Amino acid sequence: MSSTIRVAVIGARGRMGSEAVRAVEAAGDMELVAAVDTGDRLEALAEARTEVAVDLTHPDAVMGNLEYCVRNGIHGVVGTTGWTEERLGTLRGWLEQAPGTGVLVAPNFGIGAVLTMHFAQQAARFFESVEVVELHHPNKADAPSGTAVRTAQLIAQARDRAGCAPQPDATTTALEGARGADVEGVPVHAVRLRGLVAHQEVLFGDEGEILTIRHDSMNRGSFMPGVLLGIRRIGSAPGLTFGLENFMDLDG
Ligand SMILES: NC(=O)C1=CN([C@@H]2O[C@H](COP(=O)(O)OP(=O)(O)OC[C@H]3O[C@@H](n4cnc5c(N)ncnc54)[C@H](O)[C@@H]3O)[C@@H](O)[C@H]2O)C=CC1
Ligand SMILES: O=C(O)C1=N[C@H](C(=O)O)C[C@H](O)C1
Repeated sequence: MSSTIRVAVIGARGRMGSEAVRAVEAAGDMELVAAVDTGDRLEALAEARTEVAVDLTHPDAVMGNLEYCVRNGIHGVVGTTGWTEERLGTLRGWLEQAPGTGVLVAPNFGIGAVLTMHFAQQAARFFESVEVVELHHPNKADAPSGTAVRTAQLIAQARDRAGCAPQPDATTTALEGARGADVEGVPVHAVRLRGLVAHQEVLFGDEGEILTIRHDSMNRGSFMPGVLLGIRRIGSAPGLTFGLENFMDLDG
């Protein structure tokens, strides 16, 4: 890499993309060399000799953008949601053909959100019941949030490792959806409300006690330290990195 990192933002006119443009422009060790959105040519990235592309677009768009980046040896820092095992497998396949190129897929760039997932994993085996509630602005592209799905998966894996029994739930649901979505046995509920940005509660319960882990992103500036960390680190992390925690020393 050169002394300043040459960065492009894809989805540059969106809520997150416009914030990322400002953050990159303000970072002394980065240079914004391309800012593209719907209707712009992706070729602008290679023409501008982009080293790292930040994708903050839409689940329908992200795979095409990443295929272009990886095939052109451009590292990716991805906040866009919509990740499935199948998509991750496809991305790994592209990366195998591009040795030295790295992509970070971060379900959440918020440091507090990453810590929420970490703490939730630690708590998971100590409580009989657990539910995840995510709360977002009503313009959000998808539900449940990528963060909530990841949180529930990590909790389920931790409980599985500890040999926990499935959580009891004797409820009969009169209306479909009343108990939320089932992510590997963990109920996940999505609230969409004007005035909200991005919030999540993980509720653990057992006889006589409740533990609630709550994180609030009050504005999109909250995600930018994580975006910049990803840009700084991805050039020395070839292959697929899933989760910003891989670039943080959580036990330090
Ligand atoms: N990982 C994280 O920490 C965060 C992730 N997100 C995710 O980032 C994504 C974007 O969120 P917002 O900024 O709120 O959405 P938004 O709708 O405000 O912005 C998306 C932008 O991408 C553009 N776009 C769509 N398709 C494109 C394409 N093919 N090429 C170039 N640009 C394209 C749109 O025109 C729009 O300007 C969502 O998937 C959201 O869930 C949002 C906040 C934090
Ligand atoms: O669309 C959003 O706003 C957010 N999307 C991400 C997600 O789905 O987890 C991250 C954060 O929750 C904000």
